Amino acid sequence: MPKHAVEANFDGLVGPTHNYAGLSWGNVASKSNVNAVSNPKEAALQGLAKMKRLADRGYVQGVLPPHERPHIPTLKALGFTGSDKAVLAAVARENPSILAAASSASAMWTANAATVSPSADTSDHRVHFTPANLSAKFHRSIEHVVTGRVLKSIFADDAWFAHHPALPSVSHFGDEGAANHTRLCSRYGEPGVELFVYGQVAFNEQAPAPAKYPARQSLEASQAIARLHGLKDSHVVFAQQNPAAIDAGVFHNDVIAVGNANTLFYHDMAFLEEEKVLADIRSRLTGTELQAVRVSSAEVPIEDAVQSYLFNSQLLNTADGMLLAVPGECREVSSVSRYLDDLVKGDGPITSVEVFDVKQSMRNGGGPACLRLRVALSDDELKAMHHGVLLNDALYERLTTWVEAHYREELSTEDLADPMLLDEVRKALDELTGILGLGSIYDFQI
Ligand SMILES: N=C(N)NCCC[C@H](NC(=O)CCC(=O)O)C(=O)O
Repeated sequence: MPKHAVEANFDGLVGPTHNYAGLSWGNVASKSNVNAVSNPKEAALQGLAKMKRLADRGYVQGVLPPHERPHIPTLKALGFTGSDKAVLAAVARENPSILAAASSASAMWTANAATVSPSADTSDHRVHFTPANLSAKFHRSIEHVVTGRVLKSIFADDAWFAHHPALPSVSHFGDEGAANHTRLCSRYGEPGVELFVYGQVAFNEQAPAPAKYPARQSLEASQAIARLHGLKDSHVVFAQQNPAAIDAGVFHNDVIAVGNANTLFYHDMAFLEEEKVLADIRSRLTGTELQAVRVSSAEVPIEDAVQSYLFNSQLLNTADGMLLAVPGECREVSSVSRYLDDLVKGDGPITSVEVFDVKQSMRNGGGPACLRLRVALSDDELKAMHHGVLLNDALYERLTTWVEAHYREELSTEDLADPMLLDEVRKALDELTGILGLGSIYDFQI
């Protein structure tokens, strides 16, 4: 008997060091906003407002905490010595780029936190988690340790939940987590089809690959995760991302496609072999028909898709069709805005569109879908997880008050060397683990 299940969304709470350091070659927004002054307080409040709106509509909404940044243990591992203050002064003097990398609030994009396979798909009928090694970018490669701790602390009961360490941190097994993974199914509690999208075949130098920008996810990484999670071949599809899309700035598949339940919303340039991908999904999907909502390059050129982040939207079930939760930028790009108006007039599965303002995150290439990690949970699993991270009115109030108290309204890359910032961050995060009831998860607490 399939179990009743819901999709819970865990959004990353934006950290106090949110800034624009231009760290992500291949991510157009990150590069074009390099050295802009950020507003961490506004960023965190925008994220919380998105979570609150969705929680108010009845979706199960969770929060994942920011990581400790600047991360002094990373700097010490690179040979900077002495007190925390001395370490900051030395790295700021010798190599400010390393300081920026060790200070990024990039853990906010929790679509990259992990790959999650719901219990309906796995061989041992537990929910499986593998934190992403994010090995393509140094600033992100340091996330998986704390991400793993956080996930273990929230999903602690091993009768229901299984945790794997991140894959070997090298480009052959480059893994970007759920940003390159979509699950299609009839209902969340039924076995589904897990679609893994990769950018390169690491062990085959002759295979198609992007020419300009890096492919962050390898086929070998996706296959390893499918094995670790105990997914049957009959429930897995591996698809190569179109290298031309990566070269146009689509650094993750969730910048060009999003799936939910039986619906795949995607751009015609998303996949290298579009017809095969659809046929592979159709032949594995049970209990429903795939609804493929294809956006053509004639309707929305790929540059407009990248600029607006149309596909980095959340696709959510409603009582009456599906809701597409889009970033505000979609209304600023005329082809996309027109497309959205026509979309809801049609008779397809997407029946409503709502705009969310996450501009602070968007300037670093993170839209609504980047900010959330989806975890499909049966009623028993939902009961078994730690509830302190689930957003309700009281937690929303506490977190907004906490942000108001601890976050700066302006942060430039020069400010990252300020030792006061490190003290502010630690004080704030120490309080946060108390608010969320997570125990000691940060290195400075252990
Ligand atoms: N598509 C998804 N799921 N996530 C978006 C991640 C954006 C992130 N940007 C950054 O890391 C920029 C940081 C900076 O430049 O300061 C990245 O490129 O990995």
